[in-house]
Amino acid sequence: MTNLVLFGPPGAGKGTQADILKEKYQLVHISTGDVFRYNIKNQTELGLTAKSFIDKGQLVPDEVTINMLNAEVDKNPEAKGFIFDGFPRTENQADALAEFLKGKGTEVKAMIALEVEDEVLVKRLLERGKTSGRKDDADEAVIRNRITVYYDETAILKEYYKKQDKYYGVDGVGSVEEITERISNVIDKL
Ligand SMILES: Nc1ncnc2c1ncn2[C@@H]1O[C@H](COP(=O)(O)OP(=O)(O)O)[C@@H](O)[C@H]1O
Repeated sequence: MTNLVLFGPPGAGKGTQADILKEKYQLVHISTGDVFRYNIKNQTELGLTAKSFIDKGQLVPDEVTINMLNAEVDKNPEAKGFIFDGFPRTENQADALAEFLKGKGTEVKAMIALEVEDEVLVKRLLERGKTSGRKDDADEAVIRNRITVYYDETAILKEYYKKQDKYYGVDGVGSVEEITERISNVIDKL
């Protein structure tokens, strides 16, 4: 199985690239942010819990997120592999993912990290907020909080996967096509 973690700060372009890559490599794309938003829209219990954190730019608690991710993977027993987008975001989540995949006789093959500087991220997210309807994109303070949370809790995962020789950094500034090509160069050599 080819299981990829698509990584990067909020606004790095993970969702855009994952949409292209899932077709190109026939992988199942799981975006934890999208699953949360779907649940918020449908007012499920999970959605109600998640909303209170997401609106403030905080992470949803690990236990909730991990259970949800596992359930999404289990919905796709025929998958040739997964693109995890927005997961893992904490070391706890990374450990849980490793454990869960191990139980299925597979593992994370690579973490591909999109690198984009903070001020570009803020601009992109504010721009996206004008049309996405995402409350967490509309407010600069919430955006900056998400970026802070990324550095405090999520960025350490680079080291986590580097130690396992699974880390690949990719320049996330350029046209969508250019970035797809950079990522594809990594995937094609795995
Ligand atoms: N793995 C996760 N763990 C905890 N919270 C998460 C996770 N994935 C998404 N969320 C919550 O959903 C929000 C939106 O996720 P996402 O669309 O991936 O954000 P972004 O565009 O900021 O990368 C996050 O700010 C966070 O509150």
